[in-house]
Amino acid sequence: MAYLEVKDISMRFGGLVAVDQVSISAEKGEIVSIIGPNGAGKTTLFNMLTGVYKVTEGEISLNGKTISGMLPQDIVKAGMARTFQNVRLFGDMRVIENVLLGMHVNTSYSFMDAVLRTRRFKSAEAEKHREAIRLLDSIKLREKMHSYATNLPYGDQRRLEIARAIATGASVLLLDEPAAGMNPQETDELLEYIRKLKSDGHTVILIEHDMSLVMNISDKIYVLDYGKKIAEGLPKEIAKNPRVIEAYLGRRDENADSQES
Ligand SMILES: Nc1ncnc2c1ncn2[C@@H]1O[C@H](COP(=O)(O)OP(=O)(O)OP(=O)(O)O)[C@@H](O)[C@H]1O
Repeated sequence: MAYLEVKDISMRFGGLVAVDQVSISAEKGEIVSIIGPNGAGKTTLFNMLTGVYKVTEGEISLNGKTISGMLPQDIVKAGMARTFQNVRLFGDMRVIENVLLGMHVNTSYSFMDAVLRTRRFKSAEAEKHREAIRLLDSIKLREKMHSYATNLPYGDQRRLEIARAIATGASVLLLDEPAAGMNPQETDELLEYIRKLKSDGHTVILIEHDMSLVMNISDKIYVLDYGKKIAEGLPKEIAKNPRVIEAYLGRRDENADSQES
């Protein structure tokens, strides 16, 4: 059984099957991309993985433990955290506070420790602070740790979002279009950063429209179209898969038609 194993999951919205019996898997330390035209079901799949949508058909397991059916916060505790398509930071909090917030998923002291500010509480908080700084150092945000998140350039905000997901202690990171809105230099830096996550042992599941990023970085790619998995394989296999090419080109023709009319 793979580290992350998703088996035959489906999600319906009324008559629409947004995710149709999809199975995917990822080993520890793998970078796995999920691609497909607009409306293919990628975000719905992420919402099922993270417990935002309750899985009623199929099963998801992480490190041998069934996580489908768990609440989102319990899935984070089990080791899977995400970022969103649109940055969702606490803009009026400082950079380091955003990271510390992620860490509080796994606190080692009790409520009474916190109220009484016991030695255990203080030493746990000091260690968290040091760890947050180490994390910010690794994503080149240490110098900006006291800035308000809202004042960061866009590329920094996206990296901070990833840092907050890592801060939860998650081993699996789900990144929803991390390169969206980034300039080429920021995208290159992101690519290096995701590679570093992999070398640190994280499993990364990526939804991304930037094909050069996907083709460069992925160990394995899954392709969805109309909720169904239509292909899986290595980047070079996916790039020449006729069904994949048709799914993309077909959809592009529709767009061209609607623009013409
Ligand atoms: N909450 C919802 N209620 C009803 N239909 C939904 C809901 N969420 C998604 N859908 C529909 O399910 C299908 C899959 O949508 P989803 O957002 O998962 O696709 P996607 O691959 O992430 O698309 P994009 O690349 O545009 O973000 C679409 O037809 C969408 O309209």
